[in-house]
Amino acid sequence: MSKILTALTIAGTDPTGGAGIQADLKAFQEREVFGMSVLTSAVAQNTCGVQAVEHMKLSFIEQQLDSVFNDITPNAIKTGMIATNEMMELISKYLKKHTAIPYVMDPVMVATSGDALMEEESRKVIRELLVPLASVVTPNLPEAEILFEQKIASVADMELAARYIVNQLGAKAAVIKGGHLKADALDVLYDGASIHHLSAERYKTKHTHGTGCTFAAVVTAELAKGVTVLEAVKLAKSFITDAIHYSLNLGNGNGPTNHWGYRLQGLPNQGGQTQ
Ligand SMILES: Nc1ncnc2c1ncn2[C@@H]1O[C@H](COP(=O)(O)OP(=O)(O)O)[C@@H](O)[C@H]1O
Ligand SMILES: Cc1ncc(COP(=O)(O)OP(=O)(O)O)c(N)n1
Repeated sequence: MSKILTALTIAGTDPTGGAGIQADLKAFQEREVFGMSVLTSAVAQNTCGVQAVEHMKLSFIEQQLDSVFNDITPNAIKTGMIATNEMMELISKYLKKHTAIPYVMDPVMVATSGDALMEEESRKVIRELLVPLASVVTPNLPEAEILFEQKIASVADMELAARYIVNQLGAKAAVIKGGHLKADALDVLYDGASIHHLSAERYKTKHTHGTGCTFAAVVTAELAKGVTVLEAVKLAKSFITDAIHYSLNLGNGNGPTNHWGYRLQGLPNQGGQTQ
């Protein structure tokens, strides 16, 4: 009998299901890895933006971590929304006890809607506490500029930022996501040995809510299977490209990506998706 693989996401919620823990669990499931979740913040949000945020008590986050690790050791871990310095300190202590487990750090700072998901003062702390523990860090362009502390205006700058996150900040790998570029959707990976460009057609759609979470969750699921970071990122790129191609025209704002999009590949859109 084959081994049951598991992945843990430590993140905030999206009650409309497009981003955060809900997106992560859907992505894990699609990649046939059993998903587990520890809640950091409950976020009242939808396709239009964030309405309110309630942080979990630190002691309760710790209890949830204990509940998971005392029973099922995950094959890979992902972090998403970690809003405060105190949460970062707690989670970093926990991760340090489990350094053999691949760890994907999605440095969620601001939602596409413009709403802040991390306290501004914590941007420095995440660099110091969580980035050095990561098997791979997955910033979008604005997040990469904050980690790199410089503007990123070209593909060459994306390469420099990826190298900086590895060589100066201590992550094992970094992929700078180019969803916010104007041209093709080009992501730049530095895996500690080489730079890799992963490019895909840019789909003209506003329904990209949850792309970053889904991409990083697929990387996590693949790392749980024991593949290399390069293989995991390539798979995630293909998965997210289909998820955006078949994105869902749901809600009144930016609809979610389609977690079963890769299963529709080669089929016509199923009604009202990509705009
Ligand atoms: N319109 C698009 N068409 C194709 N791929 C896209 C599009 N927007 C984002 N992507 C891809 O989706 C992934 C997430 O990127 P990005 O949008 O930058 O992250 P975030 O959601 O964290 O801001 C990346 O692989 C990026 O290249
Ligand atoms: C709880 C929570 N975590 C992360 C995000 C950000 O999601 P992301 O996939 O980066 O993309 P957008 O939703 O911002 O387009 C979130 N919104 N909520």
